Amino acid sequence: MQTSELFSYFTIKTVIGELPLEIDHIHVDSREVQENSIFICTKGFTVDSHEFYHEAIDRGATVIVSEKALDVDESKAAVVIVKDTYKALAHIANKFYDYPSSKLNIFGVTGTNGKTTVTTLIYRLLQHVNQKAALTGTIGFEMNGTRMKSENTTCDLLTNQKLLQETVDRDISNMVMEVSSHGLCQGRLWGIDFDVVTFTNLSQDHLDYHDSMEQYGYIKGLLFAQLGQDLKREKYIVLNEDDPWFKTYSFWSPFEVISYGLQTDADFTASNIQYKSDHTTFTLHSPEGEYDLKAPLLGEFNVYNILAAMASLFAKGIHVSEMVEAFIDMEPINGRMEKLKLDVPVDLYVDYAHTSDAIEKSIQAILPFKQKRLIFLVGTGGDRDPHKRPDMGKKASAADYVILTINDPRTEDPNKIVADMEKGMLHENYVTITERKAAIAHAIEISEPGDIVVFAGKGQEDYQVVGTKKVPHSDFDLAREFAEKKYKK
Ligand SMILES: CC(=O)N[C@H]1[C@@H](OP(=O)(O)OP(=O)(O)OC[C@H]2O[C@@H](n3ccc(=O)[nH]c3=O)[C@H](O)[C@@H]2O)O[C@H](CO)[C@@H](O)[C@@H]1O[C@H](C)C(=O)N[C@@H](C)C(=O)N[C@H](CCC(=O)O)C(=O)O
Ligand SMILES: Nc1ncnc2c1ncn2[C@@H]1O[C@H](COP(=O)(O)OP(=O)(O)OP(=O)(O)O)[C@@H](O)[C@H]1O
Repeated sequence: MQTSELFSYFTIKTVIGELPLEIDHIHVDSREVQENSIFICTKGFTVDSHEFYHEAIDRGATVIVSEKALDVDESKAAVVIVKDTYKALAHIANKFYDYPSSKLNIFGVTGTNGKTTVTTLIYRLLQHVNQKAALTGTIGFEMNGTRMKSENTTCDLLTNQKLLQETVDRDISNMVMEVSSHGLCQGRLWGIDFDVVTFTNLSQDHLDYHDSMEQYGYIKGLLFAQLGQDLKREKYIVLNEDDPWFKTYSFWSPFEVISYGLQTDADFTASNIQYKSDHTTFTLHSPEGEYDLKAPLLGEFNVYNILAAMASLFAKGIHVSEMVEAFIDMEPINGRMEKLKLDVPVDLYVDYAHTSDAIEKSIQAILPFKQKRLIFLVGTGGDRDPHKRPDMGKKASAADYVILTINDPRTEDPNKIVADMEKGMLHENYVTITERKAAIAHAIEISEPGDIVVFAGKGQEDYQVVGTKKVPHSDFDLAREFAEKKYKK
């Protein structure tokens, strides 16, 4: 691509030195710069990468995009000064990759809880109807069955554009994206032309980052506003009609709303719900009629997730009957109320609940088939939103016995983290154990045949962040190891 074309959008800019005719790469991280690239300096929360332009040039950057004049040898690199390098990044990246999102069906899913589940369901349902799809989110990036890890739920702007282009290059027509409030707030989705955007729910989380629940809700709503105003396009909004934000979000975009819910007469709803220990059945009511549905997902919250996923695909013309079939052989969602396949006299589940609402929903999912005790192990992360911790303890109190522990201690004092959760406990039947492995061992040790144990907070993750380092850790492996030791002597 002609380098000058990449800058054609900007009316106000200063070019110092001579732009190379062509460039081969774009980078925002000086440590990754390759030969003949543009390096775009941005101000992050931790560093301002205007400090790293020398390193970028040493590695082969031939153009530096900056918000200020830099001391650069013109024979090595040109400098383009713009008012806002992050906006420049959005335009340059979209143009460089030739606006990949306009060539794809893009599904975006946002909300406090349920994003991974709903995006995974959309992805799997698309595959069931033989449509190629890619998926990005907390569990990484998945395409044609290959998975790569990612640092964030919603990747940075440049990575998103690269992933979209790769999706186009591989002749995949659908991209399903988990959209976090941080991603929206930091413009990581700028330039992405969504086709269907879906909202799960909003409850307390991330108040260390957002000033208030109201601000958090408005930030989430940016996704709906991001659908644009071009009414020649077919775009849809899928909303949870039972959530208090339903009306607000409905009004934020001129595109049609497809609703789902259990408490109102939504477009997609369910009745006669039966909750079992490894599946759920219900009668689905949809614009295409009624169907009996059986899915290997547990709890009412997953009925919401199933309705959300089906409504999102219905928006794109996929028939409800085809989707209903797909649930019959579906695998559970990894680490989301996933029952361990283990021949022991206790039922063990690994879940990813790490907000108070998710903890409440996770416990509610177990109650319909609980015969003896529910032992609930729950943790929260260090250096993140301490405001939510007492309410997490409060909601966990609905279990018979609670083990308060830590998901990722990071750099915070472990005793402080569990003490914050302990403040909310409503009964005395609990213990605090800061080391997660010891907490898991304790849960198994005190369990008795017929009990149910839920390990909440880490889901499928295979590490813990201790200090600033990732150390190997798996709730699945530890629960299995301790349970086999105790029950298979
Ligand atoms: C607070 C926050 O959101 N931080 C995000 C932010 O980091 P940052 O601003 O600190 O980045 P920085 O280190 O200052 O770097 C600024 C720029 O300098 C560049 N750099 C840096 C060092 C260097 O030597 N050379 C260089 O060029 C970097 O590549 C970057 O372009 O930009 C990074 C790149 O996009 C993100 O990875 C990072 O997410 C951090 C890891 C994070 O933990 N974020 C959480 C809060 C988050 O975003 N979570 C949501 C999910 C929430 C949920 O629903 O659970 C998510 O979408 O992941
Ligand atoms: N619709 C829902 N309503 C409330 N809680 C839910 C819902 N769906 C899932 N959960 C709970 O939240 C946990 C995380 O689910 P999931 O990973 O799908 O959400 P998420 O929004 O992707 O979370 P994150 O962004 O932190 O990855 C689940 O393990 C479950 O306990």
